[in-house]
Amino acid sequence: MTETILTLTDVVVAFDALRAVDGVSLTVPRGQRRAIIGPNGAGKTTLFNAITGVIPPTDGTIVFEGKTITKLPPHRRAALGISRTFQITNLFPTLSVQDNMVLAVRGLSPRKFSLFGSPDTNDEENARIVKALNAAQMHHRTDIPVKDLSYGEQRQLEIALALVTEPTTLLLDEPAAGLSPAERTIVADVIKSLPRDLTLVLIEHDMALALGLADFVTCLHEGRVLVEESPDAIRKNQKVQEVYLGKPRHA
Ligand SMILES: Nc1ncnc2c1ncn2[C@@H]1O[C@H](COP(=O)(O)OP(=O)(O)OP(=O)(O)O)[C@@H](O)[C@H]1O
Repeated sequence: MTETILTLTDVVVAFDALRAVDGVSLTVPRGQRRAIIGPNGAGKTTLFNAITGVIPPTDGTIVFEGKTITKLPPHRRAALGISRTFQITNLFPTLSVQDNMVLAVRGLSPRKFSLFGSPDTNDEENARIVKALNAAQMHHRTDIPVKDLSYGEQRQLEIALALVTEPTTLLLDEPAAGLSPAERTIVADVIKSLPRDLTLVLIEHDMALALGLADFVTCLHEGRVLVEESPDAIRKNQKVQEVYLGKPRHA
């Protein structure tokens, strides 16, 4: 019944002899909230980079919205409806929240941005900015310079920036990394409140947070899919607990 939006088939990403992603296949239905979890070094970030186009896979295929995107650069994937947040903040610290949004809505890079350029945005751009700031619960902070935002608010702004292109699929790269417990709660609430028709793929080291946000979970271990099941089943899964706790292997 549910249509597939993203399919990975036998994806391999090798760094010389190391297969950081070692034959991963997964299918994400449209509108699903998928968490990708796994212990340190499991291959989560590398898999994420393969999906976003930062690192082309060594082998395998990635299909999005029926199109093979395996070798497409990130901006071509963005044009098809994939947007992402970054683990390392990617904001202009001295500019206001609104000005950061204006740059994002125009798809400008720092080099192209001119302080002397026209600051005017058209109605359609303004509407997208307002919608994205509302979704990220940052609409009350538009005039504040980014450097005066809390770290949690900066993560919220990252989400707003990713939403302004009106993606169908949002990839969240450790959205709560480095946040205080109070900030994590707010960011988790923002993510929970996103439109249900937006497909989410979330990489998160914190299992409790990931399981609270996801409909379905893929656990990676040593570059492979260890298990894929519901958050409830993952919580009880012995194999998942063992890889997280680093249970010593028996000879
Ligand atoms: N550019 C690279 N060159 C060489 N090896 C790499 C590179 N990027 C990642 N690796 C290796 O690939 C493996 C998977 O790393 P990756 O960062 O994808 O794991 P992860 O699950 O995201 O881990 P973490 O939770 O610690 O971020 C690790 O052994 C890592 O050292």
